[in-house]
Amino acid sequence: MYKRVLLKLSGESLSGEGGKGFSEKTLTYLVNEVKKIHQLNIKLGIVVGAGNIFRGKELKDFRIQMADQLGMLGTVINSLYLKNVFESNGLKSIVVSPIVNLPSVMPLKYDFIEQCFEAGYIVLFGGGTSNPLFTTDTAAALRAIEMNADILIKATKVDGIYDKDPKLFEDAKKYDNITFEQAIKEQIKVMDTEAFSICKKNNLSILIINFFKEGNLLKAVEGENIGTKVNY
Ligand SMILES: Nc1ncnc2c1ncn2[C@@H]1O[C@H](COP(=O)(O)OP(=O)(O)O)[C@@H](O)[C@H]1O
Ligand SMILES: O=c1ccn([C@@H]2O[C@H](COP(=O)(O)OP(=O)(O)O)[C@@H](O)[C@H]2O)c(=O)[nH]1
Repeated sequence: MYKRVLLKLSGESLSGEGGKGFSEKTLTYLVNEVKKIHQLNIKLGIVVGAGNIFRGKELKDFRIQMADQLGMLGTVINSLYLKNVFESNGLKSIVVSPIVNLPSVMPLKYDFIEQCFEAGYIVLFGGGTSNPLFTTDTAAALRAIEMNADILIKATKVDGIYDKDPKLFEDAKKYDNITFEQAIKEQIKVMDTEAFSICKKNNLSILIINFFKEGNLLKAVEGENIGTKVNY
């Protein structure tokens, strides 16, 4: 079983697949899935995307650096939203972010987040990497290494990594394992090359799972053979 886990959730895990905003049904599902792993007493960090609010590239009339700042703020909104939902359901959590100065958001300090983990808090890392031109996959890789995670779990809308996009090709074949080198060389779109590269350099395995299949998150944390594992 993994003991220190960084979970990357897409914005769509708050809105429902393909949706915008927040869906009560999806949030209830999310809370139940997170509860199952939180009760195993693992140290849990979460990086959430903002696809349910803004993705920089979707704002066509904006300069990218401006659009991306809206995207990053979206991740802080989602983190605060999740904190509230978690706490109404008895899950203690804290939002940390280097990009905003708000009373409910704490600065990112390693000793402080370690104390939060020890006290059983889920740490929500908001604000992406703090830089435009990146995505929350890359933020997840950075924060995973900063919190000494033993796995980065990307919970998304496909069952893992395939030899081609399974949403476009019915005959796509799933990999159970793939090396960082292959993922980078084949330019696998399910995660950014930057994220693969940071994890490769720091020897941190990535597990891609389908968030929308009940029980998957628990299976992943317990080390069951699901999804696709990326390592050396
Ligand atoms: N080789 C591949 N294997 C798996 N998924 C792929 C592949 N190529 C493209 N994709 C697409 O990547 C998507 C997941 O990436 P992305 O939309 O960035 O996730 P998220 O929003 O969860 O961060 C999937 O919906 C899938 O259609
Ligand atoms: O380090 C980062 C992380 C995110 N973003 C912006 O925030 C948006 C939301 O993140 P992402 O697309 O990764 O969300 P997801 O698809 O996971 O919901 C991105 O499109 C970018 O515009 C950014 O500029 N820098």
